[in-house]
Amino acid sequence: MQFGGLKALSEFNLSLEPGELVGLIGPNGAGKTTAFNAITGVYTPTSGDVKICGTRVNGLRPHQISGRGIARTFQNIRLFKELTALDNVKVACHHGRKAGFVAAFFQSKGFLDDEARITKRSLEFLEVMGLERFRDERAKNLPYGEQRRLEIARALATGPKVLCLDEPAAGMNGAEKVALMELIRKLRDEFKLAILVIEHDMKLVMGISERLVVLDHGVTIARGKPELVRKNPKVIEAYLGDSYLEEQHIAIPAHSSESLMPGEPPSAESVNEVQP
Ligand SMILES: Nc1ncnc2c1ncn2[C@@H]1O[C@H](COP(=O)(O)OP(=O)(O)OP(=O)(O)O)[C@@H](O)[C@H]1O
Repeated sequence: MQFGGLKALSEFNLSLEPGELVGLIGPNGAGKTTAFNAITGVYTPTSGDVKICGTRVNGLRPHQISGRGIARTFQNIRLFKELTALDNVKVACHHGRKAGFVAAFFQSKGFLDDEARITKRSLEFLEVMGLERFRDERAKNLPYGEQRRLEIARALATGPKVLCLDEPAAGMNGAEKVALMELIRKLRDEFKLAILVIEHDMKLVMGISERLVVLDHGVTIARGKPELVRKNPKVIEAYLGDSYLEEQHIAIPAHSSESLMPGEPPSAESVNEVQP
């Protein structure tokens, strides 16, 4: 993904399997959100492919990509602020529905049945996210952490195969973060989702991800199991810092080839976990 002279993302090659939870990490400006934007159609990648279940989706509009099964949340919450929590989710359930204006205007039986089904389904999503008590509250009045959860409920309501979460725990306190991460893992199991999560809290992201992909200056510098990635000298230098290792009581490795991708772009075959 190139912006004029800036290559915001290059040599980025990632595939997600169903039911897999992968963390995307890296310093500020590394290209993480750009990756999400390129995957979800906010940006059209200037080269490369985005595929879902083998079908290329680059160039499609965000709602079309969402209709093919990739949902997301945003770093800066983007709810319909004036709508209730329930209506925020209902909008997503309506996504792709072909109810005619006439049926809606005359409140036909078919329309009302459909509406009742969507309301029930939306309430289930609110319940999954622990938000049922806020159903009639306007989104803007929800506490911050609950707004983040509502964004996830809305994304789930589109029926995704892949869920991209951009810093879902940002602004939450420690206990809220832990609870959210547990919930994300539960969602993955319950809805059989592939989840890609951007998160700066290393303890959390390492705790829930099966794999990590580390970006720096738009390039993948490491990938693999969290316990290997966190000892990777490139990752320590670019992102974690020695203080992280000291905090975590991890010996600073002199030479570590584990989990490493030595800087060059991975081949399509090597996108899966690199074993030590
Ligand atoms: N629309 C745009 N036009 C020009 N440059 C952009 C655009 N979007 C992102 N960039 C640049 O691309 C680079 C990567 O930005 P990006 O927001 O993806 O980083 P990030 O890893 O998500 O950072 P953070 O952790 O701070 O959110 C930055 O240099 C940023 O300024």
